[in-house]
Amino acid sequence: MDKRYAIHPEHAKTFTTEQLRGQFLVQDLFVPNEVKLCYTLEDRVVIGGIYPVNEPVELKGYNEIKADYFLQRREIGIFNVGGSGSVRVDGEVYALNPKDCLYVGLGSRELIFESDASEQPAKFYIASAPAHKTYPTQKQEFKTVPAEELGSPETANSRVLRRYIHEDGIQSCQLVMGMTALNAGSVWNSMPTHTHDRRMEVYFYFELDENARMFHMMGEPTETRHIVMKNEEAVISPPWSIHCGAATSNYTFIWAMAGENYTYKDMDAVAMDELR
Ligand SMILES: O=C[C@H](O)[C@@H](O)CC(=O)C(=O)O
Ligand SMILES: [Zn+2]
Repeated sequence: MDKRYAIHPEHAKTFTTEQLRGQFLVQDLFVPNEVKLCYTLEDRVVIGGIYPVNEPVELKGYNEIKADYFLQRREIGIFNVGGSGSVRVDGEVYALNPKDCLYVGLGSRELIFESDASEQPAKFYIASAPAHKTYPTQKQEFKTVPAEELGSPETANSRVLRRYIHEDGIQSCQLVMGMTALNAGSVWNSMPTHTHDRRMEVYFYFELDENARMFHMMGEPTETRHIVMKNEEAVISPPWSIHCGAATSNYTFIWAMAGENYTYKDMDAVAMDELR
């Protein structure tokens, strides 16, 4: 399990490109038949990739979180970003088609990930946060999740936002998760930008052409920096940081938040004039 510290904004200002990448960028999430995890001390969120190509893969407890099983003190949101597959939770099998999401609450012991076919393996992107009570395990299919149209082609940010785990959807202790898809020709996400000092956030970019690059923006509004990212990489946004980006073609991303509150719309908009 990779580990990242929480970073002070005064420290982040001084980082070189390599230091920024080392602290905030998460690469190589999908290794065949393995679990790859990154534990950030920003709100103690764990993100990761689970890629069962030709055998089932189990998510277990880890010494880093001193847990006998992964969900001993946590909850988890699981998105399938590959071919069809399933997750077995304490003997119950949940089929996950592409872009379906499964939430599993505190206390479930067994989490086994499997692909339906090794020629088109499932890819599971996960985000997990500490939890204080058990909310029921719940699946949200892509085809029935409400879709919200945002932006416009004129401003190159025409996109469709879908909330899966949130106040009016799948219930959780503190995890809020969803997916935003950029329409063809649009490249900007989350612009005008925002911060939310109450919650950290992680963006996981996928469906980005292998030769395309994402220029992800971060930093305090008056001290912006960028990180150049490839397909299927994630980036940690501390609560004080903006998080938005433009890529050289369209893409989809999964956003995950955890922290003080649970209100999706609690965002502090950043005026264009403030940005430096
Ligand atoms: O706090 C909310 C998150 O940053 C995202 O939901 C924003 C987003 O998906 C978008 O504007 O495209
Ligand atoms: Zn945000």
